[in-house]
Amino acid sequence: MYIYELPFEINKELCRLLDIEDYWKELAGNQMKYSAFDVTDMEQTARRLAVSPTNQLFTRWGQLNHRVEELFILLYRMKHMPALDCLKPVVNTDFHKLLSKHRSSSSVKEKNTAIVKDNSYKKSSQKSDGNFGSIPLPVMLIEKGAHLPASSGIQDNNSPSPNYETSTDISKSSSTHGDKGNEDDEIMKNVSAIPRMSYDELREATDNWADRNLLGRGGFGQVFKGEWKHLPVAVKRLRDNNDRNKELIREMCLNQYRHDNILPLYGYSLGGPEACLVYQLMSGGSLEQRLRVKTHHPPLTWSQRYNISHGVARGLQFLHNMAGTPLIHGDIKPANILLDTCLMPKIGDFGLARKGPYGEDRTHVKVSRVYGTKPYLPDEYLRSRCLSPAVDVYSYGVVMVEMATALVAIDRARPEPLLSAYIHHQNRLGIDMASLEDPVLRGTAHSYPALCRAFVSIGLHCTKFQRHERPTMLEVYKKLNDMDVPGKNFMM
Ligand SMILES: Nc1ncnc2c1ncn2[C@@H]1O[C@H](COP(=O)(O)OP(=O)(O)OP(=O)(O)O)[C@@H](O)[C@H]1O
Repeated sequence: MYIYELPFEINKELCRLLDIEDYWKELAGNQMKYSAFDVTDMEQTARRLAVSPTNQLFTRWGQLNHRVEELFILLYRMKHMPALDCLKPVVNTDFHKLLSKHRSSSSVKEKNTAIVKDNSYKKSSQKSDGNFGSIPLPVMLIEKGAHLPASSGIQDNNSPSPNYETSTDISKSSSTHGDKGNEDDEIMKNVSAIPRMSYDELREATDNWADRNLLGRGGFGQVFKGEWKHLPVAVKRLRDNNDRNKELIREMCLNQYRHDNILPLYGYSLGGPEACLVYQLMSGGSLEQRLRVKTHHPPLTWSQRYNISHGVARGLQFLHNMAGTPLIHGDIKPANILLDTCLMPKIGDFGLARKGPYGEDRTHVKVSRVYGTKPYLPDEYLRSRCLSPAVDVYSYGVVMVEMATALVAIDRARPEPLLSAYIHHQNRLGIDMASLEDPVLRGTAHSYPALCRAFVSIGLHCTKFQRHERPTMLEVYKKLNDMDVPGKNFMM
């Protein structure tokens, strides 16, 4: 469950508990790592709107798609028993172990320090009816040295040193911490079903990160070909092992959905010198490579282009229309469309995926930061931080034009550097879009002017300036389905 899905009564009670004595500030600053500036900003906004500052915090943090289990872990670190009790009904039962463990350890402290027990705290706070001054402190910050699941993606401030995770280290850590390591791993298993792999295994799988196995480089690190337990894999080795990467991996594990057109994440590795993500190996490379790089492969035919556009639309409409809230990929571009040996496309790189608007009356969410690749992003997202499935639709539109023309998404030598602006400009001039067909096909026996026009027409529709004028991915998918293209059933 996401933070923004918290039932009203639980949210209200949590706000009440954490507003007391400004515990929300400790949660925001020490645990969630918001800056003092952000905390003051939230406090002032809450005051201006006459709402709970905790609620402000949850709204902001919730926009980053955090889950109740994460909040539970942070409150566990704060030892805020009443808040943990309040959240208990909505977290997986495996997390309850943390609560009972903490309750037993804190009860010893409670005797020594004469701090009231959580139940009496609860009762007295209920009685106080808004008069927080008389409420005894909850049991907090009394037990140092509690460790979090190393793989929870949340930094454990109490950890004495980096926890290197290799096959041998795992056994070491379980002997040092007894059952705790296993228990923590169990907890992570319930957050995500994606298996954790050891760094040493992955080093071996890629033959010690051999250059000949290098598949490509991206903003986050390098991707290597490898064989893991006789399975061909692509290992993305992230540049370092910082908290941002841990967070990224956690997000990716949680955002992993199974679909023919979504690149499967086989596993992850945390705790080694670099964090790694392990994917299915896509031996057809990326659409980017197939459109631009001179490889031994022949140019993509129109029916292959059609099948790729169809598969990507299918994957995206799935993400946008899953039960509950849509998942917005946020970085659709040819480099993130991977092709298997039959050129079946799979959407990869969910590092920037975020949950979209929820509830019938919501059309978008306002995000605090914009991520992604600029030439593929619409104005409302870049300028107003307005995130909706229409962001992916726009990016998809740019990709459609790229597939038809092989023009790049941004080219400063063009009168309109952005491809989306350029193609709309050409359209206004009344240019026949078939004249922009990919030069490797244009004028050859493989040329298909009508399909080129159809691709650009979808591209124009998807990249409309006003997001409500763009089609949904489902509409695009249906439109593609209805097209009569030779060879279209090849991969459907
Ligand atoms: N599963 C895979 N199978 C085969 N090749 C892959 C796979 N994943 C990535 N690659 C190759 O590695 C390259 C780099 O991928 P990566 O996801 O790191 O970066 P990117 O998407 O190009 O850029 P960025 O992540 O900065 O947006 C890709 O362009 C592709 O050629």
